[in-house]
Amino acid sequence: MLSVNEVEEIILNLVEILDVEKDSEIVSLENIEGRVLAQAVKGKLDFPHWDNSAMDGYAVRYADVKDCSGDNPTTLKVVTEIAAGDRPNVEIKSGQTARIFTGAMLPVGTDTIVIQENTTRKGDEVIILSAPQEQEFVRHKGTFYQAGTPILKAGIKIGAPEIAVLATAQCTELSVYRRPRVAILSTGDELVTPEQSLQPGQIVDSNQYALASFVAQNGAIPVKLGIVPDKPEELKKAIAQAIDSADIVLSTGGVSVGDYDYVDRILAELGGTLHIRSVAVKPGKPLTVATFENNNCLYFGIPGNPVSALVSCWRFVQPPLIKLTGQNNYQPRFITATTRHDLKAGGRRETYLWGQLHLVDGNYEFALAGGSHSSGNLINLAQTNGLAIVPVGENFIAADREVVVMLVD
Ligand SMILES: Nc1nc2c(c(=O)[nH]1)N[C@H]1C(S)=C(S)[C@@H](COP(=O)(O)OP(=O)(O)OC[C@H]3O[C@@H](n4cnc5c(N)ncnc54)[C@H](O)[C@@H]3O)O[C@H]1N2
Ligand code: MOO
Repeated sequence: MLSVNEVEEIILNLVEILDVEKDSEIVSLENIEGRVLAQAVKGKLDFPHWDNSAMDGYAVRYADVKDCSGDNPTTLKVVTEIAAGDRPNVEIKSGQTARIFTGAMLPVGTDTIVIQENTTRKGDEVIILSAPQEQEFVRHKGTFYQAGTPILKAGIKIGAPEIAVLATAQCTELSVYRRPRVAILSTGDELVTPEQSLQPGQIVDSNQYALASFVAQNGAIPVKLGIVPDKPEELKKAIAQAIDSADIVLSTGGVSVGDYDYVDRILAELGGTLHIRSVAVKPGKPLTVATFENNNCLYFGIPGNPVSALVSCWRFVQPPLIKLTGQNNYQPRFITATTRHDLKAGGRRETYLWGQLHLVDGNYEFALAGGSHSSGNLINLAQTNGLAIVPVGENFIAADREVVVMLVD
């Protein structure tokens, strides 16, 4: 059986880097949240756009105030007042100053700001009580970036700080990668939707909903194809349709060795190349990954057990999915934490145990979710933000020892 790392590498190599021309579209600044830039963005103007004050105070000529102190104050005449948004129209001469506010343009003649806390105002005069540094509290034109320089790289996901940068640079139309379409189907005669009344023996299809949420959270478009019964012809039709309509297909169930586990056989009949059939991992051992000669679809046959399904998605689907959104950073993230509880494993498969990471005095601690760690027990998967990993060959990590934890968003 292939190891987790071997499988991860095989899958990532199956995803081609996106083509900027073919795989991009233009969106407005209003609609760019969560999208991935296809092209680097350059600033059109210097930023700041002009020299401005970083503080409320007085704009002065440094030479006028450089020697002043509490014992040797300097008095300047306040000849104008400049608020943010004003365009100053006087030149400040020696012995003069301008009252100025944060963000306002510096008037000609001045080079330094004295904050108002270091002054005393008397009518149209101000007494400077201590010498500032030369050019103190001046934000010079173009110091943050100059016109023409790249301000955001291609391949980054856009969130609040990037939107602030784009808005400031007045970039209102942007080239982003198209969002991959991910078809999701649940296989199994036993499945019913959450709305249907449950008959003895039936199981509620939770995977469809969990996987759709997982896909959307990762910046792709979930296409829910519903429940497909374990009838080879119906399944084949549904899988063929899914492959034709999506960049990635996620089906759950039917990939183990049971009499009704048809997925692998159908994929082969549809001309698929099966790159992976199972992984030495727990949960999530049965995993099928296939590609097709005639289209670019990547197929994941994921185990039906609800915990196995989500853990398989976090570990094996998330990196290629993020890569397919065009992001540069698609590798999973691991940290080392101290486990608060004993961690037990079988030793033959790399074992993922779910729980929560807590930051305590600057160190991460991993708290194992309480209750059964069965791949059918969804309940204690809620609020998981980390998966502790017990490597192959180990079957116990004692409380208070270090453990590698994969971060789950
Ligand atoms: N003899 C063996 N039996 C099993 C093996 C094995 O190696 N030898 N592997 C086990 C492991 S590990 C897993 S994981 C499961 C995976 O099986 P399948 O992917 O074929 O899934 P199903 O048999 O269809 O279902 C398993 C379980 O999950 C429930 N399920 C299925 N789909 C959903 C859904 N959409 N929402 C909620 N729950 C779902 C299903 O009802 C079953 O209870 O196989 C083991 N067996
Ligand atoms: O691999 Mo299965 O997911 O252990 O139950």
